[in-house]
Amino acid sequence: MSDPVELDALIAAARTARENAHAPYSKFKVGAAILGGSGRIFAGCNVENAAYPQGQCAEATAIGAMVTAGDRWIRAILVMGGEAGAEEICTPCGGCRQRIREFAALETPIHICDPAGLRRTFPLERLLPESFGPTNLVF
Ligand SMILES: O=c1ccn([C@H]2C[C@H](O)[C@@H](CO)O2)c(=O)[nH]1
Ligand SMILES: [Zn+2]
Repeated sequence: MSDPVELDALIAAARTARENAHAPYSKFKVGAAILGGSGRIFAGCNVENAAYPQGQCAEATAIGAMVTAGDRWIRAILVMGGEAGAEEICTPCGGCRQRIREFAALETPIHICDPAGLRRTFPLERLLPESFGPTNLVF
C-alpha cells in the first residue's frame, strides 16, 4: 500500500494528466501517475492517433517520463481511467502490465481509480502472474 499523502499526490497528478489526454477516437481518457524511486511523481496520459495502432497508453507515457528524468524504479503506480462510477474499473492493458514489470517489484501496488477516487489496489503479481522480467535475462 501507499501512504495516504502519497496516494493523494498520485491521484492529483493522474487527474491532471487525464484531463490532458488526447483521446478523440475512443473518448476514453486515462491518466497515470508513478511514485518513482527518488520520491518524485511522474504523470502521463493516453495519446491517441488518427492511425489508430499508433496510440499510446497513459502508463507508457508516465513510464517514459520517469525514465527520461532518470528514475528507474516504480514504488507505486496509479491509473485513473474512464468516468466516475463506471461499472468496470480501468486496469492496465496487458502490454502496460509488462511495461510496469520492467521497473517494479511483484509487490508494487497498482492503484485503480476513476475520477471520483480510489476503486481497487492490486499488487503487480496479481495482475501479471508467473511473469517474465529482467531477472530472466541474468545469465
Ligand atoms: O489502462 C489503460 C487502458 C486504456 N488506455 C487507453 C488506450 C486508449 O487510448 C483508450 C481506450 O482503450 O484508453 C490507457 O491509456 N490505459
Ligand atoms: Zn496499456
